[in-house]
Amino acid sequence: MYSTEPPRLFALVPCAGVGERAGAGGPKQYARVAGRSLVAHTLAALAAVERLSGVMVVLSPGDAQFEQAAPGYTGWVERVGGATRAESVAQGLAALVDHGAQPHDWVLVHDAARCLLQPAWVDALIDACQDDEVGGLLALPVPDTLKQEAGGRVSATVERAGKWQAQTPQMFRLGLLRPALVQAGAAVTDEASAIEALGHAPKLVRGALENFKVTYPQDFELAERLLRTR
Ligand SMILES: Nc1ccn([C@@H]2O[C@H](COP(=O)(O)OP(=O)(O)OP(=O)(O)O)[C@@H](O)[C@H]2O)c(=O)n1
Ligand SMILES: C[C@](O)(CO)[C@H](O)COP(=O)(O)O
Repeated sequence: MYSTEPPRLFALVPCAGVGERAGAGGPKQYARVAGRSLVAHTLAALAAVERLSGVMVVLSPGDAQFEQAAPGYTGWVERVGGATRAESVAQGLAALVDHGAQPHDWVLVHDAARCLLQPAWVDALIDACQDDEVGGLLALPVPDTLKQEAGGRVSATVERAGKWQAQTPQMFRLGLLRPALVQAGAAVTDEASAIEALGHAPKLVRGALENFKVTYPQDFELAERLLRTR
């Protein structure tokens, strides 16, 4: 189905969010923790993954902060971000094609806001997925009892067995992910969902608790403490 040329691996970093829940007074990916911006930490981790052939960052069209926030970054930058994460990723994939990426190449999509990424976790994902038909994602089994909420109260206890929290990177072939995202639409919250909607079963690769997404105000302090003690 795919070319016999060895596939390359590209990282795609959606970095076009507004960070509403973080309340940082601007896009959270440019907030500083442990001496540099979130996105600079993220890109440093990806730069240390030797098997990546390239890294592309997707920014909002009007972004004027990235270059200052990520000094020294020499990868691709595309100001093609959309209104949702899925749109930003879809636009980034189109830009990757313009840069010569082929359908059989792998794309590892990683949130700019998951700034605690470690190269070893990316390598583990690549090792687990590079010979797989579908691809997969870092994720963690849910360790706590799960509650369904209604109006600030528990309306049900949800079965947690077999449930995992999706993280990033999420690694799929460009030729599978691109049409999957087109079909899934702008509201899909991760790449795996789009792949699942086509009837595939992405591989779950155990991630790390530390690989959390900075989302709420208190997450910055936790990220700061963890990064400073590495
Ligand atoms: N339109 C969007 C929305 C999100 N992202 C990126 O996707 C990642 C995960 O998104 P999320 O944590 O939801 O970030 P925000 O959309 O910035 O946050 P919020 O939903 O609180 O506004 C982030 O690196 C963010 O910059 C993006 O590239 N384009
Ligand atoms: C892709 C993701 O980080 C996996 O957990 C998550 O789905 C992003 O969700 P958000 O709605 O952009 O916060």
